[in-house]
Amino acid sequence: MTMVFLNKEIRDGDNPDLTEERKTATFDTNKMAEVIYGSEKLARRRREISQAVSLIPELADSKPLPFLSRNEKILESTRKVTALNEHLPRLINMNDEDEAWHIHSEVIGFEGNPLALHHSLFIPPLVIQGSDEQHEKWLGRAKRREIIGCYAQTELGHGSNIRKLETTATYSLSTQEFILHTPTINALKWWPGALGKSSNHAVVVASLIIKEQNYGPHLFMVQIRDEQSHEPLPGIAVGDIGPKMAFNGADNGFLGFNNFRIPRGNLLNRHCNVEVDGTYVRPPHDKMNYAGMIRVRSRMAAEQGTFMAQALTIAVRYSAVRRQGFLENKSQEVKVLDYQTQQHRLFPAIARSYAFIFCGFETIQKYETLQNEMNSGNVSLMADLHALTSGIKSVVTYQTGEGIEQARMACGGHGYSMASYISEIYGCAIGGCTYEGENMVMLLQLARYLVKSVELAMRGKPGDLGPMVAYLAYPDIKVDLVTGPEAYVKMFQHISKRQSIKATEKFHRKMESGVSRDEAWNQCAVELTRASRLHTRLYIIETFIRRVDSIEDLSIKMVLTDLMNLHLNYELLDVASYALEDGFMSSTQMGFIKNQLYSSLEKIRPNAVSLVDSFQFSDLQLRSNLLNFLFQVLGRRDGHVYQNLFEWAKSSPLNQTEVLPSVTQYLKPMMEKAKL
Ligand SMILES: CCCCCCCCCCCCCCCCCCCC(=O)SCCNC(=O)CCNC(=O)[C@H](O)C(C)(C)COP(=O)(O)OP(=O)(O)OC[C@H]1O[C@@H](n2cnc3c(N)ncnc32)[C@H](O)[C@@H]1OP(=O)(O)O
Ligand SMILES: Cc1cc2nc3c(=O)[nH]c(=O)nc-3n(C[C@H](O)[C@H](O)[C@H](O)COP(=O)(O)OP(=O)(O)OC[C@H]3O[C@@H](n4cnc5c(N)ncnc54)[C@H](O)[C@@H]3O)c2cc1C
Repeated sequence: MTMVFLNKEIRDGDNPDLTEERKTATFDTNKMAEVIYGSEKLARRRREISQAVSLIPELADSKPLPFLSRNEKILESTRKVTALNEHLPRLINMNDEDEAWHIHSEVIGFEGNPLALHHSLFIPPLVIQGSDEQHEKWLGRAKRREIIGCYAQTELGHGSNIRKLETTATYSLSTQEFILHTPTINALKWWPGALGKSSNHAVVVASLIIKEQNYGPHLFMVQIRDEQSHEPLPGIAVGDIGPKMAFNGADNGFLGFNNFRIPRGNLLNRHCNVEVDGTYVRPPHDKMNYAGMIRVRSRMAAEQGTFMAQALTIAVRYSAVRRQGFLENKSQEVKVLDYQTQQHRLFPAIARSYAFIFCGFETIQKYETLQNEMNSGNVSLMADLHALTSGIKSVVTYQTGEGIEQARMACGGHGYSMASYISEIYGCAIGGCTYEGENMVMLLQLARYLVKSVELAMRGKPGDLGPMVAYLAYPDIKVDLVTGPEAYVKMFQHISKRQSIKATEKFHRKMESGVSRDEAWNQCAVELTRASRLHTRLYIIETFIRRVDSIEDLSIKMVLTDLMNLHLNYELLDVASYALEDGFMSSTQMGFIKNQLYSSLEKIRPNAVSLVDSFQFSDLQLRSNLLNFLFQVLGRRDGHVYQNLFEWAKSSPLNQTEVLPSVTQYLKPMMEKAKL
């Protein structure tokens, strides 16, 4: 039975420790979900979709994935995604990307599947870079899933430096075709998700060559497998790159071309073109072909925020039912969530999840504005958004990795078991530090922008600074943190500005001493990446404050203010040395920040479980359901972890027989031999 108690859903038969937590919350988790996901409708739709999915047994895992071989994992993820395909039109609005993302992550989880990149990396570049005629030819087929595609950019020898990609697309004047070629082993495409065994099409990034001139990376639509037999087409070598740290339900692949010909019309040519006579028509921005990457990066804050939120939901719920050790009362052990160290481990990460999701939605909107502007020929926003998303992508993926790892440790031994599901989430999330631009490389992209901005400010042209970096020209006026969030922002601005200026000055000094520009840059790179991180963390703080300011519901605003204060104090404490160094922050202020942090932990404690419940991840999504007693179990909403852990262990294939061949073949003979 389910009853609503103080606006909170309490279920009969739940672990009483979790029920107690839900009763102490000061807010309604449905209302919080509306704030997290942006509207009542979006939050409600997520619940409706989860509810509908839970009633379709074929969409649940038929076996626990950690017990499966790689082939079995791919078979299982493919079974689920194709079963889902049948149900999709009934379950979601097919034109709504958020609903599609939600239902796929619910059903498929983190292990990956052959269609995961079809929607996020194959269709978007086709939409962004393809002409209307090309949309007509391929987009409908792709959307209907008549063809399956991937995005093939990275090569064995080059990923970060895409100007040096070696795959060539040479224009043949005589046949009006492009000839795709892989000149060396290093030039093999390597890594693209779903390329290895599943896709029959790929958006391939290759260096465009016309009359021996290299025009740099361009995007081409390439059919790689026969649509009937699924065999690779002649001139194509394609396969799987083997097991990875995670995503083992997906077939990341390699791809090589042997003078493989495609029609001239397969160059995605909305913004650039090669005419019949070989004349190259330039795009309106040099980096137009990189626009798809800005799109993916702009989605990463919200994505990573929800990855971390899933790990935290598991860890916080478990911490509320795990009892170990004593505080004052020696007759009952305490919930580990009552330890200050446990709270310090988990609550700042909860705050970051909220911060990343809020920042993420703002960034996605910024990208949508950019996309609309680009469609009408205005590319002036590209540089700003490239810089911003480069920083956000790098900071959130790193901090998400930290947060998930804390969640794992917070679950003690059971966190290390795959029954927790945390290792799978971790493996997937930290891939984000590498994919879509290695973090250091992307931080250095933002640093270019910061250095230029500092140079403008130094040249007395603060009016030329965009709103994102206007603070680089602000005067240094000391602040009193007691006055609230704005003072924290000013303190952070001072820290970020000082680091950007320090790094720029060092860079200038190096060049003045005769070191070349590139070498000087490299000798300052650590300082430059520090500036980028600080700038990005400041931006995330500002978006958090903006979001909380915009909330009208008082009970929600109060708890989010507690969370925001925790975030402000935690972030500032982490970078305080920068402000202590030049005396901008006093040691008294430092003491104030610590005390505020500890008091925030206490304030959040009664709301901790409801703060993670508010993300409204279903047990299926956390792989914690036991529809057929086979799934990971630690983050269950009902909190019954122990008996389900036991069921999980019993379902291990190793336990299907009492005596394993490893014993009969090796251990027994060894022991027998020792007796002689
Ligand atoms: C519906 C179904 C849903 C299913 C859900 C299932 C849920 C499960 C959850 C699992 C989800 C996980 C998903 C995993 C997805 C994995 C996807 C991975 C995809 C990839 O990794 S694709 C490959 C990405 N590769 C990269 O990112 C490469 C990085 N390198 C670069 O981008 C460039 O090389 C770099 C670093 C930008 C340099 O480029 P270069 O051309 O050399 O430019 P310069 O450095 O010289 O700079 C010159 C100048 O250009 C400016 N610039 C650079 N880039 C841009 C840009 N994009 N826009 C605007 N301007 C740009 C730069 O700032 C410089 O400007 P200056 O003014 O300073 O000169
Ligand atoms: C899970 C996963 C999925 C992926 N999916 C796809 C996909 O679908 N399609 C696709 O095309 N690719 C994909 N990739 C590839 C991915 O985009 C690249 O691996 C990534 O861009 C990093 O490039 P790299 O491997 O060349 O790293 P490298 O550049 O070789 O990085 C190695 C080290 O060198 C450092 N480094 C490199 N250049 C610089 C520099 N200029 N300054 C300072 N340090 C530097 C890096 O910081 C890093 O520490 C995927 C990768 C992963 C892990």
